[in-house]
Amino acid sequence: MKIGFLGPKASFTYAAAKAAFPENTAELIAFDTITEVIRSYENGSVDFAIVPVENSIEGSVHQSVDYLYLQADNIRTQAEIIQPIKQQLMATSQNRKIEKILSHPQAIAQSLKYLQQHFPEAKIESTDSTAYAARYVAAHPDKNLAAIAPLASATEYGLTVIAHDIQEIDENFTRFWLLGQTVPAINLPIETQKMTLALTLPDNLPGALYKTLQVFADFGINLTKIESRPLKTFLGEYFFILDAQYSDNYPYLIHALEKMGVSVKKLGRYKVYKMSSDKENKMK
Ligand SMILES: O=C(O)C(=O)C[C@]1(C(=O)O)C=C[C@@H](O)C=C1
Repeated sequence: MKIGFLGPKASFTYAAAKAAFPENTAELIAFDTITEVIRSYENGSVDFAIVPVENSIEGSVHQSVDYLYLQADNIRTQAEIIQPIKQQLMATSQNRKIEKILSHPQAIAQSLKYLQQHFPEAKIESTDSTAYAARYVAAHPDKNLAAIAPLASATEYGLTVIAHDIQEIDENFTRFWLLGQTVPAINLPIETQKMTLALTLPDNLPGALYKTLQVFADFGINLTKIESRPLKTFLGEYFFILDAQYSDNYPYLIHALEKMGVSVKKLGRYKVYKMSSDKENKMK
């Protein structure tokens, strides 16, 4: 079984993939960008793909969500994995002068307060993943660089952590979706069961959003998230992503929405699993 993930090894996505598929029979295949991870699944070169979708500090990972709604066809999320996220600042040695800090934009945003306070002069550069940043820093010991990445990246690429847990608040979590055709057996605690829909509302229907949400209320379905994203057509045109608690009324809900002229894309019905933190893992 092949699983595509946002690489390289020791990224947060790698940790989520490992937690879902710890067996040696699972072959984890690294891709450079989130789009490439999803495409690898679309073109059949992997059986499952795992991508980050939302962080509790920084919000949605737009590259994942936009691709799944606007470009992908018929891709379903089969499981969600929630990972506690701790960001570490790492360099080739403890007392290194730091002129530039590299990381994934989500990790930079989660750590921005720390960076502004402690490294106001440093240049900040985005990379495609945290682990890529760590690997790059390790490969350029002659430059005054640091990376923001998971603890596992420091070990993997031989870097020294110079500041621990620099994310804005301690309670920091990222949701990852596992895309696939079948529901895999995952040996992690289950938190809840959810469903995600992406909706485009009919034009010229006054109160369209209100009426759409009324349908959820009528079926007693509890929404857990609603977000609008640009349709990338014209200014002011949006689609909505809605997460809700799973309900057996799901087919009736979709039918009622479609009857109103709402275009519905099903992104998945899935169990939500929770990983334990690095610290909890070490104590086991
Ligand atoms: O760069 C990584 O390590 C990733 O797996 C990506 C990603 C993200 O896109 O949100 C995953 C978790 C963290 O929130 C930061 C970065």
